[in-house]
Amino acid sequence: MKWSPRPRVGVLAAAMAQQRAATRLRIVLGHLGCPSAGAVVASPTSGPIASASFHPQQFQYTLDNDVLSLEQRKFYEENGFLVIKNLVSDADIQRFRVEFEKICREESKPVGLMVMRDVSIAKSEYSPSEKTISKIQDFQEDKELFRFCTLPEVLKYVECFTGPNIMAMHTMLINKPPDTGKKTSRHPLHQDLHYFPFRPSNRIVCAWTAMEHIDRNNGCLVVLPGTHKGCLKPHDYPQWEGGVNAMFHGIQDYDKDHARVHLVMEKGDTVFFHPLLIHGSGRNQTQGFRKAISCHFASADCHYIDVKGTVQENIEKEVVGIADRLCGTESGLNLKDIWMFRARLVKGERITL
Ligand SMILES: CCCC(=O)SCCNC(=O)CCNC(=O)[C@H](O)C(C)(C)COP(=O)(O)OP(=O)(O)OC[C@H]1O[C@@H](n2cnc3c(N)ncnc32)[C@H](O)[C@@H]1OP(=O)(O)O
Ligand SMILES: Nc1ncnc2c1ncn2[C@@H]1O[C@H](COP(=O)(O)OP(=O)(O)OP(=O)(O)O)[C@@H](O)[C@H]1O
Ligand SMILES: O=C(O)CCC(=O)C(=O)O
Ligand SMILES: [Fe+2]
Ligand SMILES: [Mg+2]
Repeated sequence: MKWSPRPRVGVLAAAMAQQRAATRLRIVLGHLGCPSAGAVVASPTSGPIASASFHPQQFQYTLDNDVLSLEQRKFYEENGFLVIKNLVSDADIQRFRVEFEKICREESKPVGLMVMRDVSIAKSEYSPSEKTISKIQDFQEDKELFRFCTLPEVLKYVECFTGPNIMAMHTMLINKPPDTGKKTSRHPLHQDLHYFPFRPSNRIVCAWTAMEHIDRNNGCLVVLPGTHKGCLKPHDYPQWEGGVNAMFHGIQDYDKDHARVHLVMEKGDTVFFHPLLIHGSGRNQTQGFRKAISCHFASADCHYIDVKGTVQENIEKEVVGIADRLCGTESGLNLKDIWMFRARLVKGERITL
């Protein structure tokens, strides 16, 4: 922000008061997951501020550093995602595969890991194998898999969104199974912020790396460019005839005419995306298990929020319900406690998260 030369004291004081009010508004709207408020230039009380004395920030979704080109930065600001080709090596991806297979064979049992089967086989007899596990999450205690979250080539980009103090908040390896015909392999359109009780959203980013060639046939990511500029929308289970996986909440009222981009990616390509970006993934129409590994990172100076009374209340209830079932009792935990347990520092200093 620039001040006009030698402002009169009264003007300066008024401008500072306006700035404080705008900051308060920004904080309030930030809690609602509404980052577009970051560009507030109009005073909430007394009309617009003269543009000569108050310049809106040009960028709000990315931070100043030398990693992103101006073009890449503008692309993320505008679209809410950025694909970096060939970022993670084949050798690293092979190690993640090997460890995933060990977990599937139950030769490795990392503490805290959640194992998910597709809902179409959830109630059937099975022996754990690469063909029955559709997703693992919370692998923060698995040394091999957690290496993904510490790779310098990944963190270099993450820092453009989070700044230097970086927490790994949420980890997943998705093994999208061949669709059984019930279309349950789809992931409905959603915003990841729905699951997160921390803010501000602009300091959160997902890194999602393709572990093989991924296109529309095996269920690539689908994104609605620019939707990161909107607010957090209410999420619930879609009404799908064939059933929906536990916790696969979707947005009910997204704009059906909004442009969709199918992200075709090669092994090692990584997409960084904003937690308000509406995205999902389609059916896997091949016989292979489509693999991707991901981590949601946040700035260590993000803060937790209480989601009671907000659109996120339903997910808190469900997640706490699962925690209670796992503990075999009423755990007394809330969404914030659950996230604090799994959060891990990967760079810099642990602050508020
Ligand atoms: C950026 C964030 C984005 C996200 O977080 S997206 C959502 C990600 N979250 C997840 O993937 C985690 C969801 N999965 C889980 O929590 C667990 O896998 C889940 C569903 C609780 C099951 O865990 P377990 O307790 O190990 O499994 P279980 O075999 O004992 O089953 C318990 C009851 O759950 C049912 N179940 C299992 N997998 C399911 C599924 N995929 N969809 C719907 N229901 C499912 C299962 O049938 C059983 O039901 P019942 O109690 O017998 O009636
Ligand atoms: N009825 C629906 N309600 C909510 N989300 C849906 C619905 N149908 C599809 N989706 C989701 O919309 C996204 C895009 O679907 P789209 O049909 O464009 O692609 P796809 O399913 O990957 O490709 P294809 O149609 O070629 O199989 C996916 O995330 C999918 O899960
Ligand atoms: O299908 C995928 O890999 C994307 C899953 C996803 O968006 C999520 O779990 O939040
Ligand atoms: Fe997601
Ligand atoms: Mg489709």
